[in-house]
Amino acid sequence: MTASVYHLQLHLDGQQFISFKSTQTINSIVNNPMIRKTMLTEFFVMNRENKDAKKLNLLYKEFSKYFVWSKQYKMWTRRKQGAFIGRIVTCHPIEGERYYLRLLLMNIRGPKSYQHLLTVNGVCCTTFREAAEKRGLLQCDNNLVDCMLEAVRYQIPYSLRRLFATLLVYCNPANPKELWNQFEDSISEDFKILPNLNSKQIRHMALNHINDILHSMGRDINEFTLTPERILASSAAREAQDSHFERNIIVREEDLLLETKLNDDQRKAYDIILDRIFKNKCGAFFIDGPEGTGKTFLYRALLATIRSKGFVALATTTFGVAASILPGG
Ligand SMILES: Nc1ncnc2c1ncn2[C@@H]1O[C@H](COP(=O)(O)OP(=O)(O)OP(=O)(O)O)[C@@H](O)[C@H]1O
Repeated sequence: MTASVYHLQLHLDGQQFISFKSTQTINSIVNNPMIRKTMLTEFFVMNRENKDAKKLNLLYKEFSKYFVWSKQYKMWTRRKQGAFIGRIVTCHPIEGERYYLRLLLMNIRGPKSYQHLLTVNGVCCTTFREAAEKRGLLQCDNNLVDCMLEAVRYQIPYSLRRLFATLLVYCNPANPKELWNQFEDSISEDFKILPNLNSKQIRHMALNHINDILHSMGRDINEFTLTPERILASSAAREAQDSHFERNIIVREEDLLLETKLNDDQRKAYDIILDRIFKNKCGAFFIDGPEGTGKTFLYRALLATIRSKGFVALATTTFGVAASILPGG
């Protein structure tokens, strides 16, 4: 006999997904009390009001072993039969607060509300991260180990490498080397089946791929000293770092407003150039005019518009001083 899996909803307060019919009015949707009820909010309610739930004092993931969720009535009732395994839907560390909420739910028994999860020794923390920290859940890398262990169960090595890189960058592991040693095998699994590779080469391939990912986040694997040997950045990694730099140029508010101030000639050039870019057509343009007539002004407006739409715009000139007056030049 196999047990069914319950996917337990995970959401911050008031941020649950809701479904409604397109014919419904916004008022009828917002005023429907049922949309406020989810597996999680009702788990809290049960821990406050239900005698059995209070006595059992369960973790969220254990709850579906003893209680059944009714989708129709949006409520938990006592289970009479069947074996169910509860799994809180996964959440990437990059999601921040939702990730720390999950961490608290994985560790705190019988929580009665979001507020309850935020409260440590009688003091209400402002974030779930702070609460997790105060409860000692972030002191060592246990939560990161748990996160990787869970991912190993169903993610392919390629995704594990992405996750590992994300943990390095966003979760500040206390001991990255230890984390690497523990998961190197699973992380390198797909390279192991390639012919004629020894263990050193397999490790190198995995580390190289992680380095490519880290470079796309503006970091380098050598910062984390996972292994004694230095990993040289591949051309893909260097490219990723360049594009990370380009994508992270901050577009100033005032540059975004330049577009609204263009004169007729500037506007004409602006429209023609952007039309080519956004229609993905190639083109080369030569803009000329006496000094002080607004060429740089036009370039700045173009760079701001292109970058604000998530495109990469490289500002280069034949000599350095000219480049330095362009944002990101
Ligand atoms: N449409 C505009 N509205 C308001 N100010 C403008 C406009 N176009 C240009 N300017 C202003 O005119 C001045 C000269 O413009 P800009 O530096 O862009 O000229 P340029 O053609 O690049 O000059 P140069 O050839 O000497 O580098 C700048 O102070 C700029 O802010």
